[in-house]
Amino acid sequence: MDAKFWHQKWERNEIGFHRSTVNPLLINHFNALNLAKNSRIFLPLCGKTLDIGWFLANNYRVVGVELSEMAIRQLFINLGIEPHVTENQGMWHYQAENIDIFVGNLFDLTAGMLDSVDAIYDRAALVALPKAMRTQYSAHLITITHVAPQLLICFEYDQALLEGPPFSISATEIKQHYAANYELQLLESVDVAGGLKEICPAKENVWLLKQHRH
Ligand SMILES: C[S@@+](CC[C@H](N)C(=O)[O-])C[C@H]1O[C@@H](n2cnc3c(N)ncnc32)[C@H](O)[C@@H]1O
Repeated sequence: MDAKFWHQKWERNEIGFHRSTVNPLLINHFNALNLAKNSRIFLPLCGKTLDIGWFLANNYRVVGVELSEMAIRQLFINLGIEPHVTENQGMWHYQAENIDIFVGNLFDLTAGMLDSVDAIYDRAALVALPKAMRTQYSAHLITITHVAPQLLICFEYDQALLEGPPFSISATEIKQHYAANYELQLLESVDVAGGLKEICPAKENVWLLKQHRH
């Protein structure tokens, strides 16, 4: 899944991952992070998700990163916000009140560019990446956010039945990526109605990742 793959998806409007409503799992479980209003939430691989509008409407600040500039233009149109666009270390930085979106590769985003975040919301980010990249992704996320707590939503299904993305992520794999830095709690596991891509029985798992107490 290189950059070209995702740019083509956006250009061809093959964006089955994009939900037409705010994710109910976000609404039901975001409180588990126990964050104060005005907290800054990082959405890696954010696309044009409506969840961003939900965060803003609920008085949180948002920072995202996304490869596709087409997606981010659509995001701001949908939000009805006119962004101020600048260049920052080779990435376009779309900015408005309470929102910063970097257009570029997550792996080029530094802790300095990201600035401080209070939590990570990973919906369809970890699952979007092939196995080798997921190890790199989780390590990079930990580094640039200084182990910010996470709400992580993952699919789990028989990978032999369907090619990713989205990929299946087992509890064992989540532990491999995150157990050294976080306490992991499975908040909910729900059946994907009608199956994943309408063919494959799958679960959608909601994980809470909190820093170990020292
Ligand atoms: C499966 S979609 C999920 C989008 C969004 N989180 C949502 O829930 O609708 C994955 C997104 O990640 C973007 N993407 C993939 N690899 C990326 C990378 N290395 N850096 C930044 N964005 C990336 C793709 O363009 C795509 O929009």
